[in-house]
Amino acid sequence: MLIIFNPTAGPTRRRNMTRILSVLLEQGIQAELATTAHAGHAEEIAREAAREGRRVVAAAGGDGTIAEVASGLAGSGTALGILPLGTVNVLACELGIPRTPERAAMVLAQGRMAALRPGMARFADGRTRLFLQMLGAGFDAAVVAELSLPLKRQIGRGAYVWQTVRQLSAYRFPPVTAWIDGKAEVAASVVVTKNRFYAGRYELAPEALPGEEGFHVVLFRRSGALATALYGAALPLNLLPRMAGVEIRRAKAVRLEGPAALAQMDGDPAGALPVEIDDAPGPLRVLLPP
Ligand SMILES: Nc1ncnc2c1ncn2[C@@H]1O[C@H](COP(=O)(O)OP(=O)(O)OP(=O)(O)O)[C@@H](O)[C@H]1O
Repeated sequence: MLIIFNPTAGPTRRRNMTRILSVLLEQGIQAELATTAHAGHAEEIAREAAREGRRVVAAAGGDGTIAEVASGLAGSGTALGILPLGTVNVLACELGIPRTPERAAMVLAQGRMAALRPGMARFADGRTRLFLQMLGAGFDAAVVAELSLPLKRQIGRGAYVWQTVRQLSAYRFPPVTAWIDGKAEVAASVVVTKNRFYAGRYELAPEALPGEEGFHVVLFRRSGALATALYGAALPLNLLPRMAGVEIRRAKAVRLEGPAALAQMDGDPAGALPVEIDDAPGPLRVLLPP
């Protein structure tokens, strides 16, 4: 087993990594550790490990690092292990992976194999990237794009709340057009998701199931600061899917367009629209709790 570790969040994350390695040793697993040196490195290391035929490559970090490792493993038989050491860890919430380091390590030691179906995004400049959770276009992408990393390191998920409040007055709400299996819908923001949850254990698409093909497309029809603030307030109350102006569609393929809109994937900035979204060609094996 190889573990790809993003060490940038500081000493607590390193301590958690040490705890994970000692649990694995107790379980008789001698894992090799590879530390990332820059953004994109996790994907490169994972791709090489898959080429070497590793059985399991685990990602230790936040959702962004996990998405990079998944991209590197795409199309191979190597399974993804998930060690959630990030700020929010939405994928771990979604898949029921414990967030205490020791218990997450036990999933690597004793978990069962399952298959996820990642989404694949194709951008106009030719870039192709996988996502395990969602691609957001519009307001949430603007929040992620402007998020201060030092502030996130200092106050954790509060940094997202702070940046959301700032964007409420700064964001201009350019319309986003979503072509959902060929039919156009216009909204202020759109989230194309595999996930039931969003930003934590908060419901966004209540009927989404891990491993399913296709997407749930969440359309936020209302634009402007007031409507967006209400959507934000409804999220932690698990009321967002039932809010006026929120509509959810099923889709096999989606194209998002919008002259001034950005995209985020699995919580990290992903670039500008337009983007074409499909299922990745094959499933991704993943270790889940027994
Ligand atoms: N050594 C590194 N130096 C700089 N950036 C890195 C490094 N390793 C990974 N990254 C980048 O940092 C991004 C964010 O990292 P990651 O998702 O692990 O955690 P986070 O920002 O701490 O947590 P969260 O995503 O939960 O808020 C990743 O998408 C990755 O591209």
